[in-house]
Amino acid sequence: MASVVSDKRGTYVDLEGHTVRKYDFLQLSKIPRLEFDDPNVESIIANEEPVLLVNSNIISSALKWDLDYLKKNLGAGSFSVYSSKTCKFMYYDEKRAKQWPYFIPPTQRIHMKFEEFCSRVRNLKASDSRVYLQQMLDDSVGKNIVKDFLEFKWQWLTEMQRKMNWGSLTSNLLLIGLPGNITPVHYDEQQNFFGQLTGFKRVILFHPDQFKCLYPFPLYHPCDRQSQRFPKLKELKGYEVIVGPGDVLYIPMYWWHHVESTMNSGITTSVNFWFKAGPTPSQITHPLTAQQKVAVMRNIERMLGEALGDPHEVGPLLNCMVNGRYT
Ligand SMILES: CC1(C)c2ccccc2-c2ccc(C[C@@H](CC(=O)O)C(=O)C(=O)O)cc21
Ligand SMILES: [Zn+2]
Repeated sequence: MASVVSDKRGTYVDLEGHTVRKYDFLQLSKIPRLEFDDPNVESIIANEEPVLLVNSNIISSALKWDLDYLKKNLGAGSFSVYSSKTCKFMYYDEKRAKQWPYFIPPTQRIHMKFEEFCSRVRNLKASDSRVYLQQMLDDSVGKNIVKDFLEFKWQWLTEMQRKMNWGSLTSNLLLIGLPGNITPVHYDEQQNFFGQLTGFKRVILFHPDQFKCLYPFPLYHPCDRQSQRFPKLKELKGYEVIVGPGDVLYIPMYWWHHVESTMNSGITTSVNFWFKAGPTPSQITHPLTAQQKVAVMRNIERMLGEALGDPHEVGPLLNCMVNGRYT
């Protein structure tokens, strides 16, 4: 039994030498760890299942992106930094937040220079708010960062994008977090190659068919795509993986993922590659996949909001339509 440590912030266990939060409700399986040029990789990704590409040197040119290097080379612009009073950094849509009464944003987005971010990180006291830098990599960064970026294995990435018939690469997010930071479980509507540069993160993933156990917020809610709570703990079947420097984790579109920076790993730096979905296949075969059912549910919620003219009427109408009739 792995050693269990408890302190005022929670209970932790050791996972492969890393200190992570203890979630005793999960049956967690492992994710395949393969070399990036392993012949099985392509079929796993084609099957939209997660796979960890180790020693992939897809992002090896950025393994030197520690705070000092980034401070020297990232550029003088200001960066989006999220601050949170807790260790959770829940994503929310700022535009929708304005229209959703009683919504209290779970994090504050601050713009700050990289120097300020570094000094906050270095002099962080237990009572301070936690920070999480999340910045889209664009042409505002310094020339050395551009050089490192261009040295990513773009030939492999674009070949995979083509083979999988994915849409365009929409963004690369640079993420710099503190030990213990958590991105709560959510899904994205994009294919994701998640690259780990410095430090270690523990990722828990759930198949899209676990939707019924994860209770995402309503589509029109600012926290659309995030789970409201973990109630059906027993039934949840998940996967777990530790990602470290040089690893690239394929997070398939619609797969739920919870990401935490391990407690003993120091500052974590990651860069992700988000690709749009490919075109809907002309021939839809039945039964639909779990991903397709999530897309159908989203379309119904979206259409109802438009038909009713008010997102707050969607819930009552759906309850009226289903409760007592489809139980
Ligand atoms: C929590 C945070 C900083 C945030 C705040 C406000 C708006 C957006 C986001 C956002 C988006 C992506 C990530 C990266 C990653 C999770 C992780 O590495 O923590 C992940 O989920 C993915 O790559 O899909 C993290 C964040
Ligand atoms: Zn995500």
